[in-house]
Amino acid sequence: MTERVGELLTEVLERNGLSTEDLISIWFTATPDLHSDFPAAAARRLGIADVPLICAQELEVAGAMPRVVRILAHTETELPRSGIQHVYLGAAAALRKDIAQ
Ligand SMILES: C=C(O[C@@H]1C=C(C(=O)O)C=C[C@H]1O)C(=O)O
Repeated sequence: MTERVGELLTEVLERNGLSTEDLISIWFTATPDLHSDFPAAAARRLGIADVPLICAQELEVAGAMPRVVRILAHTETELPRSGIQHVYLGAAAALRKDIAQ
């Protein structure tokens, strides 16, 4: 969990020219089949300590992609909405081909 959450957070920050100082809060969801850790705990271990974090369980919808952690990050940025890079790693890239970079 720590490794994969770190990879996702790093890509989100790097692709959008952000640092951890720009983070306001982060919402994580994990699919119901993930039990090893809280994604927020993984983020804190990566040094994101003074940011409010919350974890929630993704809806259990038949046929949904398993083993996915999602991040919804609220950040400071001067980027227009059209300039924001949305990050979908691995198999999750198939979820939102319309906005995945
Ligand atoms: C199917 C997905 O997952 C679910 C559906 C979403 C949607 O329809 O926008 C967003 C997050 C998840 O609740 C997805 O991320 O594409």
